[in-house]
Amino acid sequence: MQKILILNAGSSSLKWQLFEMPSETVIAKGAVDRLAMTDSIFTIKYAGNQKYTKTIDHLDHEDAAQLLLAKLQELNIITSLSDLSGVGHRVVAGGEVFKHAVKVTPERLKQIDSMKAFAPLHNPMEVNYIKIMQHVLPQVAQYAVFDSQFFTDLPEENAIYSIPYEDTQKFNIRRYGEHGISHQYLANRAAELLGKPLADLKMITLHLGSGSSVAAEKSGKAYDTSMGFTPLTGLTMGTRAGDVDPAVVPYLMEKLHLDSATDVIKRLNQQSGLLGISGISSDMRDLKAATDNPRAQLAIEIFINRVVKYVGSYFAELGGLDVLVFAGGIGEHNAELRAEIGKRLAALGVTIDSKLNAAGKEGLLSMPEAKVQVMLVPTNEELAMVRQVGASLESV
Ligand SMILES: Nc1ncnc2c1ncn2[C@@H]1O[C@H](COP(=O)(O)OP(=O)(O)O)[C@@H](O)[C@H]1O
Ligand SMILES: CC(=O)OP(=O)(O)O
Ligand SMILES: [Mg+2]
Repeated sequence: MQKILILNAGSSSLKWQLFEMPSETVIAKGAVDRLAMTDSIFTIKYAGNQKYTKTIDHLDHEDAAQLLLAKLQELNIITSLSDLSGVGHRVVAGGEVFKHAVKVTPERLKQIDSMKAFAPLHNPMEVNYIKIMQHVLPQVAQYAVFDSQFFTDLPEENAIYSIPYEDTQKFNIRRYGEHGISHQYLANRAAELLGKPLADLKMITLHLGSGSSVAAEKSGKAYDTSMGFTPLTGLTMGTRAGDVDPAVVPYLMEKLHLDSATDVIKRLNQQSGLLGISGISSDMRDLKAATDNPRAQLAIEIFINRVVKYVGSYFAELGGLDVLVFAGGIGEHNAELRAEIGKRLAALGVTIDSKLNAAGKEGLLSMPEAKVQVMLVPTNEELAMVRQVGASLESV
């Protein structure tokens, strides 16, 4: 029996689970929500129904990791850090190099770090988590599980941008896609819940969180996705702009007197999206509560509209749709927003049952006879990751 700690560091949260393997028993799990924002919330659930919660203002990633390790011992979830057999980390960008989970070596850590251009908000933070864990747990193996892996074999017509083909080939520019750990889990879990082979289903999975993306699955594989060369593109996100005409970059550089394109990309990554439009918050809960703020309501409207556009275009690409899945912090918890998206997609045969939607449980949100099966599937990136870590224990 081995105890594996899985860390899923996202742009607004650190989610984690401690598993006993190979049984996949969850010993404890938790999250730090609203990282680096006002009222960060640190939660641990353990020993059945025990819960520890603490609200700390502007908790950052480093302190979150330290607090987690301290509390695991203080609450007697583990007796000592040497109880851990491995730590698995979500790494957003694996580029052309990493196509499956690996044990972290000094060389691989350098490669992950060197890929920060593919995920500037994520890879540096994930490298930091790996370093913190290596420092505190020098004897424990660290594993990297890649969010881009699921999209490695996207069909060429969806992976390649319409830029000079020589540039694509020479510089490895392509749609790498992200949130793959989640989309793959969602597709498999939805098929399992429906009792149908995934290969027979045309599916669209919506991962709507601080980062948001849409993926289309066909013949059991990833077919298209809204994130691209980096996780900046596609849907409107917490702080990310999503799709923007690249001509905005030099124009903003000039208008804002910025020194480099990187400064504009930073603005599009960190000060745009829901935060940039509303001017108040990147957190959908804050926008929902700001009912008398027209810019907050506009941000929600733009968010919804972008989702609808993507689902519509993937519907056309797939030549129909069997299953639409909602997941991610927003997709799982915001019933009103699911209902609104459902309404706007009525022309595609999407209908959401209001009672099932309000109940918000894993499973169908549509009536069984509906043309498109709409489902709610709480994502479980940590479970999908520990399975990959388990598989890589032998292969490295
Ligand atoms: N209980 C909830 N009700 C409504 N929205 C929620 C709830 N929990 C999380 N969210 C929303 O989900 C988003 C965070 O999603 P999450 O998937 O946890 O992000 P990430 O993994 O990218 O850090 C925030 O915009 C937040 O408003
Ligand atoms: C890839 C990505 O955007 O991840 P997150 O939503 O966790 O920030
Ligand atoms: Mg996430």
